[in-house]
Amino acid sequence: MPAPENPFKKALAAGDMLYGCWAGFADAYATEILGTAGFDWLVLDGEHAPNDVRSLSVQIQALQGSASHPVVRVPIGEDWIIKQVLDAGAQSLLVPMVDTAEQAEALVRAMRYPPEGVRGSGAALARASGFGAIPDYITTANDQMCLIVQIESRAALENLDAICAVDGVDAAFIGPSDLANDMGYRGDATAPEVMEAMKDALARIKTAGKASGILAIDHDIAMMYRDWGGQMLAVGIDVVLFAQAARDLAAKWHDG
Ligand SMILES: O=C(O)C(=O)C[C@H](O)[C@@H](O)CO
Repeated sequence: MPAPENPFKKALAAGDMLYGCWAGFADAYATEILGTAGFDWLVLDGEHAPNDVRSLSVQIQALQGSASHPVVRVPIGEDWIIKQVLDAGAQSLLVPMVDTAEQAEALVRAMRYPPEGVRGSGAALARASGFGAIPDYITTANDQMCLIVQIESRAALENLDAICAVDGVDAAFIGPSDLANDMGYRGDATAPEVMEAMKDALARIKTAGKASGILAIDHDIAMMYRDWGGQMLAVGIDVVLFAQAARDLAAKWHDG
């Protein structure tokens, strides 16, 4: 029996439009609720939400059977955290701050067992292999790995074509906030120079034959990103949705 097929990797390669949401409560119960909403994918955010391997693992479990595919964002693109979240059952990783092709190549290797890569072998006690119930996991898992690199600096834009040319990179995801900050427009991802850079990057990613991704919680901006070719489109953040709804409700009664 082989490793489970990665439907998200397949859908990206097919060019499907995929709508997602950030899951930032770092809580399995909240993520399970979000998993009933109908998004195609959810980012379990290990970079900016208070997650660790255990909280990420239980959120992956909570999405078992959900139509929402878990995309785990690791805090940093290093081998040790990648092997832990892959053993926990993640098949699709979003890696922040990827600036060079060399970084992308190292990430491809970190997600794969030898000889293609350097992923450590712990399948016998890993959730990913069904705790050993999938006898062919180690020999088949490499093909189901989905790597989404984040493009969020001037250096990454400069190296974008080389990054997209790396075999094993499935998608390039633009981080508007960090890109704006690095471009000198701190806190303003709608600055014309930033918007132009993101529009150009989305086109270049598509030309390179890779899937593209981006995030916008503003509806009109998200629509524009989609018009620019954004395929893996994050359109919300659960923490923002909850906070705003709570504030609106309080104001509604206070301000009657
Ligand atoms: O730079 C960005 O924008 C992202 O990578 C997304 C943010 O990290 C996400 O937390 C929303 O602000």
